[in-house]
Amino acid sequence: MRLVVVGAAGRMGRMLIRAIDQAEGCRLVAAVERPGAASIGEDAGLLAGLPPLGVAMTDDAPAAFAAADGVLDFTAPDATVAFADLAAQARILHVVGTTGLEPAHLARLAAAATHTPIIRSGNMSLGVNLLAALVRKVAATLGTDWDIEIVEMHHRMKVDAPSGTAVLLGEAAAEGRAVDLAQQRVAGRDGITGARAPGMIGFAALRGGTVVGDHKVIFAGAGERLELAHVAEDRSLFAQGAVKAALWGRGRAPGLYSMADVLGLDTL
Ligand SMILES: NC(=O)C1=CN([C@@H]2O[C@H](COP(=O)(O)OP(=O)(O)OC[C@H]3O[C@@H](n4cnc5c(N)ncnc54)[C@H](OP(=O)(O)O)[C@@H]3O)[C@@H](O)[C@H]2O)C=CC1
Ligand SMILES: O=C(O)C1=N[C@H](C(=O)O)C[C@H](O)C1
Repeated sequence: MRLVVVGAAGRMGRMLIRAIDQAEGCRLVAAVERPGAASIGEDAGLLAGLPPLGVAMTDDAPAAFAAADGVLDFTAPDATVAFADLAAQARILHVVGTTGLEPAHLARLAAAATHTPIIRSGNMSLGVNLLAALVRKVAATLGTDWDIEIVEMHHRMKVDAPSGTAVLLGEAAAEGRAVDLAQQRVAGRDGITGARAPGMIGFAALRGGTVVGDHKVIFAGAGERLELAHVAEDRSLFAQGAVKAALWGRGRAPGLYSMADVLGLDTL
């Protein structure tokens, strides 16, 4: 499978180049960065800490997409919707790991997915997607007298909050309770907030150092607490998940897919 990495000089971009290099059944055919980026023209393998791959970093995304079967995209929301339009025009698979997407971005992705398959997840790891399935079950089992709070911590360079994973876990909790997360979420408490309203799903985001990604879902009841947690120790696992998603998505019908689809967890 011929794969393009966009945002190839980023933290995840470099991991994706390495994951493609190690995986069977796929190869890197292009590595894209924004026009004017310092990395343009450099060898993508060298940039990722590998021997040269003979793939020069480019800013020509349309040409790259025209000669590929899929694109791996861990960039930024506005870039991702622009890449979604290009992937739809080229009819190639789009794997989206970008987080911080607003409803307008999600609507653009849904439109692009009528032309080509898109696999999107706020977290590409097996552990987090299994955790989401567990959270859905626990939330469905416990009543709203159990408060749900989601705590996450990431490295100091992360630009969005709450994390895409925290939102994914919140959505799983809301699904379990058969409620709409948008109506129930509360984030960033500060000052005289008043008492906690029943049924809300709370988010707290911590930032510091080099933390790859810690998530905890707390179910707090009267006199007891249930805590489910995931710790990501190395971001290579997200890249490996994205490559797995690409191989799974090859030849699929147009539509929006999740990592739960890829991992076969949607029946849990
Ligand atoms: N779903 C998952 O499993 C995971 C998701 N993520 C998410 O992936 C995203 C990227 O994270 P990370 O790699 O740490 O961030 P980085 O900032 O290190 O990398 C993003 C890269 O994308 C580039 N980029 C941005 N806009 C464009 C554009 N229009 N054209 C080409 N390249 C562009 C950036 O370039 P420049 O620096 O010039 O802006 C940068 O090189 C985030 O949203 C993060 O939350 C991260 C890990 C796992
Ligand atoms: O920006 C990151 O680093 C990460 N982003 C994703 C998120 O927002 O949840 C996934 C992972 O936690 C790392």
